[in-house]
Amino acid sequence: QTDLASRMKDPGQWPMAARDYANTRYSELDQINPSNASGLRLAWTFSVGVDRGQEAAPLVVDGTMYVVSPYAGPYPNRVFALDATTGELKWSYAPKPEPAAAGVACCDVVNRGLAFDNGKIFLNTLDNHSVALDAKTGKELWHTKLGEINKGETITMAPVVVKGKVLIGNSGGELGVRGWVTALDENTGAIAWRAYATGPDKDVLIGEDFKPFYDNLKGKDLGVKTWPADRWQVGGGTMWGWISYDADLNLIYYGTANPSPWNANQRSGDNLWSTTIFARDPDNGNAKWAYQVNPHDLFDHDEINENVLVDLELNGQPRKVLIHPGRNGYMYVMDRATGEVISADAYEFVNAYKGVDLKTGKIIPNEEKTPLVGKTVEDICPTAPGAKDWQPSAWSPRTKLLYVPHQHLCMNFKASQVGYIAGTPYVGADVDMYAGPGGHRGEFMAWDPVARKKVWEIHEQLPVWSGALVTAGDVAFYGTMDRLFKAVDAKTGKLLWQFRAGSGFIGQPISYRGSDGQQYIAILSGVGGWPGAVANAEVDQRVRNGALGFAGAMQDLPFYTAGGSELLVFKLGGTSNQDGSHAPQQ
Ligand SMILES: O=C(O)c1cc(C(=O)O)c2c(n1)C(=O)C(=O)c1cc(C(=O)O)[nH]c1-2
Ligand SMILES: [Ca+2]
Repeated sequence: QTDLASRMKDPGQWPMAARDYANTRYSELDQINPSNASGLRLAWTFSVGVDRGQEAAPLVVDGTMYVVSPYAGPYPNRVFALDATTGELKWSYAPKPEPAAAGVACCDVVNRGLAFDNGKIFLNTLDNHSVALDAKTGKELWHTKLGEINKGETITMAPVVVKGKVLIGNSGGELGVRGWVTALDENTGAIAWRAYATGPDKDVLIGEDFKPFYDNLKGKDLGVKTWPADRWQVGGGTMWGWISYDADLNLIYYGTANPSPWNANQRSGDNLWSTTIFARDPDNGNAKWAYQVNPHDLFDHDEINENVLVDLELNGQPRKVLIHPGRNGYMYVMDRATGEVISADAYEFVNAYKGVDLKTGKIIPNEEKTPLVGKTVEDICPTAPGAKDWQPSAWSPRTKLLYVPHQHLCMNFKASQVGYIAGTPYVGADVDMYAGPGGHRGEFMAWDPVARKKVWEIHEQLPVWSGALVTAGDVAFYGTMDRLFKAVDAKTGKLLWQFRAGSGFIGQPISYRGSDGQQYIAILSGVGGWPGAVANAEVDQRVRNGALGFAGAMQDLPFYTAGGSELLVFKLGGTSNQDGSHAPQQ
């Protein structure tokens, strides 16, 4: 049992961004419940010193909270260790930056969080370094360079540690970066294996026992032959999302991003293995199975979204499944041992596709919505950021519901021919987005994967771009881009409490137990990321160009992102004094 696994077993801690390997974001703490949640008040706050998109999940390990700032300001990607109960600063660490990285990031200079194992904190920097720190002192133990900024490569995802290996993926699908996932030895930083998404299958590390569940994926060198000559080299399929792990099956799960460029006319074929869910052996990287969600993707439908591992009873049979809320608008329930699609149902308004054929596993395109070069195709739903982007869902084993923050947008899409120049946008599309049917732009919903339907939904005026949290007190938490952090009844969706912050929320809420025995809730506020990039005047023009079309989606709204980034920590009754040692007793 690793250090990390023992911390996962303690309900008072939050030792990885998704809390556990199944990626549930479920806290067993139950002090806060629907009858007392209205009593939540600030316990303490902290500024990471950078007013840009705050997407990081704080970690809480052995009473210490670890947070990381976006890649901007004098100390980009700075790591802070704070007393989780009082907010007192223990140490901070500032990596040596390569400032050019900010210019190539597609979707703001975000970082989704740190990782922990065996007394170490692991940091990914936007400029492609993986760094290990001593969790007690902040001293740097090793660092390894993993990618090239001048090729447009960056890293924004939170690393995940499995069996002593730090797993990391790259970003840059909007710049023609060839996607990979890399495993590093947690003690030395040495590269143990690297699996590319596109290109020769030997590089993809297709194992001896690789069995594509569906016939249409059988064959040799698919990562090459499903592309026009050599285009796989600039073909995207990056991995900037979530990794889950099933210890019994010894498999990790993750999805790859869009093929490059967005203009699908320039890349005939299925473009394997972009937009693909992979199951791999964490020891050597060999693929056990792979399922391409969107063959020959037309709309930038990256499928890096979370794969939540749950055991369900389906038609009287116990099944080990993964639930993947697809960017394409379908909720996939898959057998995680074989890659079989058990069900795939639209959870949003979808007209870009006609459904998923469960016999072949293939999505059915809607010819009427196929983008054309030089001509605008109107009213395509969902949009390029999809029915849901990276913002992670939460699963409650009590309610057996998945709590999903997501978008409700449609778009007009015009494709155009684009040339590849290393380190510059390689997109070839003009996108104009607007509110979906009904006029709202975001939703927070509860989904029942057995009944295959929505149980309740809450409409929000802006896309819901924060992560979700659900607790054993049957309270679900999420934040909105118009600055509200909300607690709702997990069974009914009824609003229990809300807090108006200085900036909006695209961060990930967490819960832990303080040294005073109380349940705490923490989240970073501060809008940026792709949606915020448009509205944030500080953001580089190239980023704005890459942040296609959100200006339309946000038009005429009281949408304001400058300033106000803050780590907010709440508990029942709060703390009248910033020094927790003088906190009033409950
Ligand atoms: O293909 C890629 O490599 C890539 C990377 C990222 C990123 O690293 O933030 C985003 C996207 N794509 C993307 O398509 C997207 O919608 C997106 C939103 C955000 C964000 O932080 O809000 N990042 C990204
Ligand atoms: Ca992308």
